[in-house]
This record gives sequence, structure tokens and C-alpha cells, in this order.
Amino acid sequence: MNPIIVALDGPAGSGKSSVSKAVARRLGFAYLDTGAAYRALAWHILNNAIDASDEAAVVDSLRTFDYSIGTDPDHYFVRVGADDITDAIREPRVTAVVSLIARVPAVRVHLNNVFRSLMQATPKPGIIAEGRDITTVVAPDASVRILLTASEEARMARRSAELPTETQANTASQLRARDVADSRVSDFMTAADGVVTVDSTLLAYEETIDAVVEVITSRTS
Ligand SMILES: Nc1ncnc2c1ncn2[C@@H]1O[C@H](COP(=O)(O)OP(=O)(O)OP(=O)(O)O)[C@@H](O)[C@H]1O
Ligand SMILES: Nc1ccn([C@@H]2O[C@H](COP(=O)(O)O)[C@@H](O)[C@H]2O)c(=O)n1
Repeated sequence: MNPIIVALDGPAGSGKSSVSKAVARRLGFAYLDTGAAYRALAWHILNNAIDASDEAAVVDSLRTFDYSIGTDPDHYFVRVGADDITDAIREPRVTAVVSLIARVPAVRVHLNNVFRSLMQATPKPGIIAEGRDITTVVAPDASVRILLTASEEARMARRSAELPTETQANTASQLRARDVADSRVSDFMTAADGVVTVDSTLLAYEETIDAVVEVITSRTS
């Protein structure tokens, strides 16, 4: 049987990864972090001293990009070849260049095919895939499509709490700059037709999980 596909998009720091992972655990679903693939490619490019602003070189780097990801929410990992880069892809040097490579159309086409294969291959009854263009480009026919939002202020406060060694101003300007760059490629600030918005600005973390689970169960049972 085809798995239930749940597509979830949103801006940086809206809670996409943490909420999707927790929702997948609750429902016995798989979890696909699509941003991890863009981050892994950015890591691969840095690791091979390729200029991230050189589009042709970035596209060429896909030939040697041996990517794998764990979609079990309890066994999450990100690898390129034999290198486990689960933590390395969160480093600021990777975050700083990821939007540059994510704007390259051939990269998006390549990774979207990877995402669709991973979604179809899940051994679980469903998979929740999160990113920026899952509801609109990667899986516009998903059974459930959700836009997870939060005010810029709330997102910045949450991200700052995760990065206590960075100044709040730095964290805020990086988050804002990434949203500006990414929104030139995909519209993840407004819900497309048929996409349900969950605004977590005034919700506690567990309440956000409950709200997303409720949207999914009400549309799939
Ligand atoms: N009500 C809430 N809803 C969602 N996340 C919350 C909430 N309150 C706090 N958080 C925290 O916000 C932080 C940001 O979440 P997360 O990293 O999942 O966001 P993201 O959208 O995947 O970000 P990015 O796109 O930058 O990777 C996490 O530490 C999460 O626990
Ligand atoms: N569907 C997606 C997912 C991600 N990106 C790009 O990857 C970056 C990292 O994503 P995170 O979710 O881990 O923050 C993001 O800033 C985008 O540049 C994308 O383009 N499409």
C-alpha cells in the first residue's frame, strides 16, 4: 500500500524538524528532513573546497554526492559516503552557504527526485516530510499539507535559546537573511490552496505537536 504522505513547510526556526520528528514518533510514521540534504551538499562542497557560488561546479559536485539519511525518527543520521555528518551539517559555516546552493535549479531537481524516492520507499504506514517546498513542489498531492509558522520574534527567541554562545543579534540576522534568500526560491510564508496553517507563536512545544497531530488524524482517519 502507498504510504500516507504528510508535507510540512515553514520558515527557519518555526519548529519544522523538532515538531515533525515528534509527530512521526507519535503516529508511527517515518520522518524526512529535506533541509538535511541541502546542508549535506553544502558540507560536501566545503569539504571539497568547491566555490559555493560557482553554479557549474556545484552541479558537477552532485556526481560525487553519495548521500544517505535515516528516516526512522529514533535513528536519525545523515551521511555522505562513509562520513557521518549528522552534527557537522548544523555548523554555522554550513548554514552560511546552504541557501547559495539551494537556489541552483539542477540541485533542486536532483534532490527532489531523491526525496520522492525516499518517501515512496518508507516501510512505515506514513512519512512526514518537512522543508520549504514540500507542500508546493515535492509533494503537492500529499494527503495532508501543513504550513507551520510562528512570528519572527518567536522564531528568533527559540533559535537564540538553542545557540547560547552566539549573540542574539547575530542569530537574528542570520535567520532573517536565510529566510530572505530562501523565499526567492520557494514561498513558505503563505499557505498555498489546500494547505492548513498551524501558527505556533502562542503555543507551547507540546501544544504545537498536538495541533499538527490533530490536523493529520482529522484528514486521514
Ligand atoms: N511552540 C513551539 N513550537 C515549535 N518549536 C518550538 C516551540 N517552542 C520552542 N520550540 C523550539 O524551537 C526550536 C526551533 O525548532 P526547529 O529546529 O525544529 O525549527 P526548524 O523550522 O526545523 O528550523 P530550521 O529551518 O532553521 O532548521 C527548537 O529548539 C524547538 O524545540
Ligand atoms: N525543501 C527545502 C528544504 C531546505 N532548503 C534549503 O536548505 C536550507 C536548510 O534547511 P533547514 O530546514 O535545515 O534549515 C534552507 O535554508 C534552504 O536553503 C530548501 O531550499 N528546500
